[in-house]
Amino acid sequence: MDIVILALVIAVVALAAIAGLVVTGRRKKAVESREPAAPTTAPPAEPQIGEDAETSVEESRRTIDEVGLPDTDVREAPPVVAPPAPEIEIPEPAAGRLVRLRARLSRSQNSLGKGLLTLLSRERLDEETWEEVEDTLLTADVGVAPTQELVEALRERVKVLGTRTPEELRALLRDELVKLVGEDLDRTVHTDTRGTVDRPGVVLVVGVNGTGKTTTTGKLGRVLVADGKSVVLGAADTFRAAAADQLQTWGDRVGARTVRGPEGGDPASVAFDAVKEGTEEGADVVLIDTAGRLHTKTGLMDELGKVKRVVEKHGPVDEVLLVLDATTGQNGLVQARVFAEVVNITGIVLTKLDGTAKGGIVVAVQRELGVPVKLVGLGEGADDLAPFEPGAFVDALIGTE
Ligand SMILES: Nc1nc2c(ncn2[C@@H]2O[C@H](COP(=O)(O)OP(=O)(O)OP(=O)(O)O)[C@@H](O)[C@H]2O)c(=O)[nH]1
Repeated sequence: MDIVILALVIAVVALAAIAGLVVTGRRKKAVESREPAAPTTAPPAEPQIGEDAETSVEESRRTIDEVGLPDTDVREAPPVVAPPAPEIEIPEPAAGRLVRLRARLSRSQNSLGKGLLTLLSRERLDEETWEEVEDTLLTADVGVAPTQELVEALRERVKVLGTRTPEELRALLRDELVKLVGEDLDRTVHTDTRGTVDRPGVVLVVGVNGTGKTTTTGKLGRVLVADGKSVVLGAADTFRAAAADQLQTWGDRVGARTVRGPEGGDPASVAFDAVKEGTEEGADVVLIDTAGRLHTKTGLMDELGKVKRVVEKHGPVDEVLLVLDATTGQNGLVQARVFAEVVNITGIVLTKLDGTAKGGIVVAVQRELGVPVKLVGLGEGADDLAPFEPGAFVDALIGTE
């Protein structure tokens, strides 16, 4: 019996041993089939534990400092340098300029105010003195009718006043001169169309040769930019070769674009394009500079009428500014009359008031046209164009002490 049990145990052990061998063989085969096929050229056998490495681990080691950077062709990209932006000037605001520029005016003008004050301070105000007052006003280009009105008013008030202190006389003269210049006229340069129509405000600048149209257009552009408006300039003076360049230089200084045409081209077409492009780019104001023309040249005056009519295809022109050179005196009135007939002037710019004692032209030209002086030029500097203010103007004439 014992022998039988022993034989059974041996048989079980033998069976278990055979089964174990079969399983191991199968596993080995499965692993071999998953491994990639051996390369045709066998890699050098990895050193096995106990074999000698080719490089001795004992050899001196390099530190990280001694390892140079790989020598490659990839060079460092140069820093990106933005092209210098064109220098855009920030013009000074126009408000109160006449007060700031008063010295320019009084330098040449105070002969009028001082002369009047001296005359009115005389002990006896006889006929001869009043005639001198009249002459002083006429010499300053105030014009005949306004001069007579002013003398009348002064005579009346001086009589009522009786004894006169210099302060009283100054106040009285100031009062009457401001009245004469006109305190209540609308002197706004109308350029604001936003909220009413979907196009820029359009300003046409006209006048005879050399009065300062291009300069005024450039200076006005600066005033508008200073007020935060976007401006497009139209160089419709295609007659004078350098005029478009001159205008563009003004524009470039404040970042305003200039629309130009071919030299000698049709000014009406340039003016039309300027308004068209200004509208397309959503500009606030388009300022159109026109060629200087003698009011006596009918053909040129007709051409100016055409410029305005063509621009009006876009809508009404908001402002037509006549530029008059104050030093030309009474001749300016004749010009004003003819221009007004052709293009319906809405405002006057009196330039070169820094160079003449004939400030009375302000009164005369307003009377002549029934149109207010809106701007005055007081020098060749970029910001020497001032909104006209009657009070500041008269103060400059008569001085403040
Ligand atoms: N002193 C002084 N000079 C001025 C004033 N306004 C303009 N000028 C000068 O007058 C000259 C003529 O000015 P422009 O603007 O070229 O005149 P314009 O009317 O465009 O000339 P044309 O296109 O030939 O008709 C320039 O030398 C200006 O600097 C001013 O208010 N005071």
